[in-house]
Amino acid sequence: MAPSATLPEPEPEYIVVHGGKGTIRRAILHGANQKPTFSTIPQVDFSQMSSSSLKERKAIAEQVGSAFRNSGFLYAVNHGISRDLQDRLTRVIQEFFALDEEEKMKIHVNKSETVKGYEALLETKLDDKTRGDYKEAFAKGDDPYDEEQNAPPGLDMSRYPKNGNQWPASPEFRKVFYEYNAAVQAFSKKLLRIVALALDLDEGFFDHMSDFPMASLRAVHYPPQETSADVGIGAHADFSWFTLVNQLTDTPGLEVLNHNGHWVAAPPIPNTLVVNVGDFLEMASNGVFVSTIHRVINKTGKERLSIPYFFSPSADVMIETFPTCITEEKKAMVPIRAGDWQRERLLRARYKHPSTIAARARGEI
Ligand SMILES: O=C(O)CCC(=O)C(=O)O
Ligand SMILES: [Fe+2]
Repeated sequence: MAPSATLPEPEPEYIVVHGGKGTIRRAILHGANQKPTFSTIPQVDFSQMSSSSLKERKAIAEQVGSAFRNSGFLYAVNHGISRDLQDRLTRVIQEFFALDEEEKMKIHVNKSETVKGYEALLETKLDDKTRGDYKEAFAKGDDPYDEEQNAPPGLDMSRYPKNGNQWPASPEFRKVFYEYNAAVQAFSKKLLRIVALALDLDEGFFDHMSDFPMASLRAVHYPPQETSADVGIGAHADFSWFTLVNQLTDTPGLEVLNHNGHWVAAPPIPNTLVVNVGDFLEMASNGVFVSTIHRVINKTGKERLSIPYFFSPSADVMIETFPTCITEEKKAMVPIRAGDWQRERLLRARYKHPSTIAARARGEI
């Protein structure tokens, strides 16, 4: 026997992800072992998403359904958000991250019960093997105490903490952030109608579920990595119906995990939004739509800026399996209250936040 035959087999390689769905081990497959899976992210044109023709809306739904079943990701082309607004947004975000750390820390997320405001470099850690996520961020939530929010009349304000959103001093920043928030929210509500068609549901199925959505808009700055072991944001899946990521600079870094355990690049394409399925859609569709694992690694030596918008149901909505996704083999899930599930996930990802420590002491998480 040749000596090499007695050498131990190389260990199989796995990608291990600690997401909210528990620990996922994905084997990295090569050669003939590979399964059919995606290697690119498709582009879908949304210019006719509000067309008066059901046929045209259904044609878009078909492409969305195919992308959401296959990779859970797509690029939205012709989303209708103006170039001018995106440019102004990029400028105010660049100005914000250029402020002194001391100034940014005045609105640190630890001062907000809902974890909104500024989060510094390495504060979150989505991948245990890393020293933390090499990014800084500013997040706003849907907060009825902000007058720009236009909270629906009759909303029970007492259920929302008063120390939610926090804003930097620049009035321009807040104005532009809200203007963009309104634009992505409007697109998201229309996209939900397309998603309903893609799942063979009534087109208005989701309408009442997003009266006051638990959405969060988060500007993120990924400086060039310091070491090859760093990640911008560790591998994870999103807790949302879906997420719209606007890659504001031409710096690549977003990667999506396919079924063979290979990372597929989702580089910036000017004037598009990356749309990805989140856990609420995956759960309620019984896995028909996939909430795919992704990460950001900035190996370019350049600054990277992006702004994900996480669009979720209203807090009181009960998440149940969509009627069109229940089969003999795949039964209906036990319903969960969207707000409880989302809050638990948010806090678990921030082990040092005072709200996490308090929730743990109460035995809630
Ligand atoms: O920055 C990006 O491109 C994506 C960020 C992301 O996946 C997240 O914040 O959940
Ligand atoms: Fe994400």
